[in-house]
Amino acid sequence: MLKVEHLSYDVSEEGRQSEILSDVSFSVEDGEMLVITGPNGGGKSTLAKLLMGINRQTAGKIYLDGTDITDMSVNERAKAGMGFAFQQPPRFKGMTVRRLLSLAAGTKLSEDECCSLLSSVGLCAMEYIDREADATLSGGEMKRIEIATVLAKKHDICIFDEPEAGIDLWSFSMLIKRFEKIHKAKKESLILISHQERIIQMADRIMVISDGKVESIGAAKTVMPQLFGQEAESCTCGMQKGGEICEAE
Ligand SMILES: Nc1ncnc2c1ncn2[C@@H]1O[C@H](COP(=O)(O)OP(=O)(O)OP(=O)(O)O)[C@@H](O)[C@H]1O
Repeated sequence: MLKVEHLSYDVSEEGRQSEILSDVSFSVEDGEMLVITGPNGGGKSTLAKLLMGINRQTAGKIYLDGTDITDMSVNERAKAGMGFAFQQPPRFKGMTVRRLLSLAAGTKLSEDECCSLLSSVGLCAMEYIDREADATLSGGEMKRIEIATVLAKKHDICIFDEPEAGIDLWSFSMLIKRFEKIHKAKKESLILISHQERIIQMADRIMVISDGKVESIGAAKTVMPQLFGQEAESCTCGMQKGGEICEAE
């Protein structure tokens, strides 16, 4: 179980202090899928980077299975069972996809194992396995390879920052199936940061982050209608949305 208590993150720009995240608290149960969504610039990726120890919080605590991991490095958190796929994956000049997958898995993977991982994210394994994971790969190709690196190892909790970004429809469907499979097995917790309705509707719970704060958190069936305005649009003329007066009533 991941527990986050009163997490805040400030940055200092030209002598001015600005608060990017403010007093964020939530937990993720074992085997749970939490989807984090909300407006652009709300603070979702910043939160993910704090969870993985890439950025350091100004205040607050993070616990993984009861252990305080707040001061642990990225490597220590990875060893403790956390996996992370960036919104914009880094490139690795001089490193083949095969080697990258083995490094991520923590053991030398066979060709079959590499192929199965690449296939699961919709990549033709033979075409990619010996390519370098560098700038010659397209954004969508690199994104899928990065997701495959997270899937290469069993984690207690995986965080995927906008896994849908730049991915074609066919690969996206495969990815959804893969997330559904992980979720069904209940052996790993998932935090998915996403704007995509198909991902949001898979969630057990949804957390909306806006303006650096938790705007709402709750069961998907409670938060989904708020997000997609189903209640407001229940009037046939649809004019109640946005607070306008409905003249049909
Ligand atoms: N180091 C930093 N210095 C200054 N501003 C920052 C810094 N890091 C993040 N921000 C700002 O904090 C806000 C939150 O950024 P973040 O990337 O977390 O948003 P997000 O919710 O992931 O957005 P999106 O949905 O567009 O991916 C943005 O306004 C961003 O410009």
